[in-house]
Amino acid sequence: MAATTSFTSFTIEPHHLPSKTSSLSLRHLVLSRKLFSLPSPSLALRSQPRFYPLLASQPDTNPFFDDNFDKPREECGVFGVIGDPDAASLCYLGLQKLQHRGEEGAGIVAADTESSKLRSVTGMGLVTDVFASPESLKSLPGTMAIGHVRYSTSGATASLKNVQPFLASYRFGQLAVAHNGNLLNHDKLKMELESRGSIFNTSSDTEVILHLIASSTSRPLLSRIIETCESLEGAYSLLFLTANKLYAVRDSYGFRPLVLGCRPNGALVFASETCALDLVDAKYIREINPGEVVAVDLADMSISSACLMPPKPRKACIFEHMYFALPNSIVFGRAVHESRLAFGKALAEESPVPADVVIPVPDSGFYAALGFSLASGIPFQQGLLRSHYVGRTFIQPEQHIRDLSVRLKLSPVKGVLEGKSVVVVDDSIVRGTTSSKIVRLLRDAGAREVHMRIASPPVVGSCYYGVDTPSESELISNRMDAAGVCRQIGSDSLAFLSLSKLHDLLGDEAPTFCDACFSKEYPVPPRKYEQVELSYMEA
Ligand SMILES: O=P(O)(O)OC[C@H]1O[C@H](OP(=O)(O)OP(=O)(O)O)[C@H](O)[C@@H]1O
Ligand SMILES: NC(=O)CC[C@H](N)C(=O)O
Ligand code: SF4
Ligand SMILES: [Mg+2]
Repeated sequence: MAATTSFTSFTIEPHHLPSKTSSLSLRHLVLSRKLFSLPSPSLALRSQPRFYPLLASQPDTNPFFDDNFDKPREECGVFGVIGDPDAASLCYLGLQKLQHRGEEGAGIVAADTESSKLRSVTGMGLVTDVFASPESLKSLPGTMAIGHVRYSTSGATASLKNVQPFLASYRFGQLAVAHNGNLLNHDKLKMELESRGSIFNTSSDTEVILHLIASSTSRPLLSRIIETCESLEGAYSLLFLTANKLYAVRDSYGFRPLVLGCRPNGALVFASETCALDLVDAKYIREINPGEVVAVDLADMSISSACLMPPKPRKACIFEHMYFALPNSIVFGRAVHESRLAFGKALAEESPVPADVVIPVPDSGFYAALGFSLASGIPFQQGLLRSHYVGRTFIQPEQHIRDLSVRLKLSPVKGVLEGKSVVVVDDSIVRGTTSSKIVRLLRDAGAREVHMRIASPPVVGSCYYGVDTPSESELISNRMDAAGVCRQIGSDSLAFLSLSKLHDLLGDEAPTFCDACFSKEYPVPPRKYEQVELSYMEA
């Protein structure tokens, strides 16, 4: 397909403008040359919304996991392609590259332009498990697709119903959504929607988005998406798919990443991280800006861009740079490996220790350890081997499974460690599971001294924006200071990167990052469960 997309000047075609707008105005629509010559959208009275059950019922794989057992968990990854005959296969590859962002479930929805039908394959587990049969990808024809890898933050973990993308049918056709983030006001929105007749099929926060869009009286879909997103609180990087368009949205704080790339054939690709663009030969174009809504029309590959109101100060998740993202990704305009190298160097300057060798805790501690070694002059060696058949421990739902995973995952290299004073560098301590096991492993392998260095400040606050740090009582640094953590994990010394040093490293950009899990300064205050007063609720 020929590339008709221009990235320097976006156009908004007349059909992208709201024909009937109840709560939206032209201020939402930006970057259009034609904008000022178009007639103002007329204001329409808000009619009584109609509600429809949205999701086809899917059986839960494990009936034991009732939604009442819900616990908030962690991250997710999204990937989308428009304008490529291999859309679903590219999605499959892109999702595999984003697998580190979610291991609980995965799915793809593809739009078959011939039949104007959206089709879905979702399943529990890793991307390769869900799409193990070659038939599964064959069942997803079309030139557009969106995909998702999940760690739950809201809704049951082991529930197939909660695996995204969600695909809904409503009065304007089919609509699919994939969400990375966490909605703080979804309980309230859900209660309001239910009181007006909505029937929810999942326990996921993401489902409210579909119901809000379905009940909106705005036209066209772009306006319904904008109206809906403006009523959401919290973190969301979203991809929407219809039979002829793909939409990408990022919340106004820009908590979670979302980038745009272009393949040599002109196909556009959206992904949580640039590493997934690289894999499918898509050239990185730019981030979706915080508060931006991008719409791509398959018919001519034209792009429109709008912005959510009111604008907010950017609060990008700094933890993406420490742990979540792959080091070869560019996230929030910064190379992740460079950030980690800088954190490690700063840590060596702040908390030096004489030692024989610096070793990383693989995988995510690698670049910070390299930085520590470069700044300290202490040789860098691989003292721990990682088994790649074991997933990320931080994202395993149960504590006892996390414990076993650490031992299975990391094996010491005795020759590097025996009789040595060792500096072990990791990116973070959350619950303390990994560090205490590692200290024991290293001592058992003959290390004379074990000095733990952590390339992030102590994690003291829960995250409400899409990451699994559910209760403060589970965070070891919330219960004790560094000396206490050091005693608990059994190391000879322990030091964290200080928050002030982190701010120094981020420079002028420091206020544009969320660091609430280190500072407890929450950009959007966490809500307690709200009792919603609804005048039209039945007595
Ligand atoms: O204090 P804890 O609760 O143990 O959590 C912190 C650990 O978890 C993460 O590693 P993980 O094994 O999840 O992934 P990685 O292999 O990408 O480093 C992180 O890098 C720390 O090593
Ligand atoms: N970690 C995430 O981004 C999860 C997305 C969504 N809140 C869910 O629980 O499925
Ligand atoms: S609280 Fe921490 S993990 Fe959550 S968005 Fe902020 S920086 Fe990221
Ligand atoms: Mg780790």
